[in-house]
Amino acid sequence: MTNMADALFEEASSADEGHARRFAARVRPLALFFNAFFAILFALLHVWPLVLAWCGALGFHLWVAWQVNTPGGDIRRVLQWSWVLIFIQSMLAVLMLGPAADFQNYLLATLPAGFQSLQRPMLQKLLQASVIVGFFLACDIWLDTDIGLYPQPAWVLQAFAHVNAVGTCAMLAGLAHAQALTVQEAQDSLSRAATTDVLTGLLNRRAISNFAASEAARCLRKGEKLSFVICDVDHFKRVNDTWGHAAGDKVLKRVAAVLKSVLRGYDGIARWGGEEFLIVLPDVAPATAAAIADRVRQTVLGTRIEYEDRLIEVSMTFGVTGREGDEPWQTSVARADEALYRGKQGGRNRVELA
Ligand SMILES: Nc1nc2c(ncn2[C@@H]2O[C@H](COP(=O)(O)OP(=O)(O)OP(=O)(O)O)[C@@H](O)[C@H]2O)c(=O)[nH]1
Repeated sequence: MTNMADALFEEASSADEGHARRFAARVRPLALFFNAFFAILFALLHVWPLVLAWCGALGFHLWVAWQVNTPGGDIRRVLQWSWVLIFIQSMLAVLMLGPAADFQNYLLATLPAGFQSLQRPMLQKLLQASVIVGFFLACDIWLDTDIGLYPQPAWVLQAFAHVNAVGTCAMLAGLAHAQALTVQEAQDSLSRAATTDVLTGLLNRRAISNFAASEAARCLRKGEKLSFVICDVDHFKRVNDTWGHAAGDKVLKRVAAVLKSVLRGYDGIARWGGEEFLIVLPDVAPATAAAIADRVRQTVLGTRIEYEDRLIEVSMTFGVTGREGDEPWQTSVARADEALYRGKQGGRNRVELA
């Protein structure tokens, strides 16, 4: 039980890590562009501490871009440092140019990111928000009096204020968009995980049940045939016992690959359980389904599966049936299962049509 919980946690955190990586990769162009843009502007104005800080930030973002493509490393921690950097940069710019240039706006733009993590304690979030809002309000109060260590003409400060208004909006919009894409990806991968068999990549039992139910309704409406094939690897226990469980897993993956290659894209193919597969063939008559099953049988029989320095050969037995009238699809599957059983009894490596 503990192992399972550990495995689930590991899977969840590696998924989080993947999302964090994609998120970091998405916002990187924006970060590189803004930092390079401001570094040039500050150099033109001879505000050298800011040139240094922005060049340092550029280096940091280039390093992050490299980290994103490097396996390992805690990208989530790197992302946290990105926010700290924006925080420091904003404060430094206010100190050098004064609050009239509106660099404090970027502090407010970090607020959504600060509150995003569900792991961070609320107290920490509120503390961070208080510092940001406090600093922002202080800037607003001293707007007219504080001119910064590198005083600039009014038109330069005005221009900065305009650029920063656009920059803050772009930053918020870019982050919201990157976040929306990341959430969408998370949803997609969750729904894939809920419908896919982890080992073979085929549909799982729940997904094929939904597919069978909707195809049963559709075929009935359209007056089309619907066939079911249940197939099972022969003497699979022997494969496990002789070569080990990992070899058995490899055999299942190769069988799944054969099923995918022989069948059509709109057929439903699932791992029904253990070494058993269920195939749902819309718009296919039982006799044709039996011929298709036999093609799969021959392909599996002709497949040599390499495992370490050995070649494993397996055969499969198939039970085939067509849906009769408007019977529930489960009844058809049960009939295909009985046909499979007869095929096993009859000597295996065959197709039995019910
Ligand atoms: N490697 C591996 N083995 C599995 C998996 N799921 C089920 N099995 C094994 O599949 C074997 C099924 O054995 P049996 O039901 O006796 O069937 P069989 O040996 O294939 O014999 P017949 O079906 O009668 O030809 C068992 O040993 C299970 O442990 C899996 O995901 N991976």
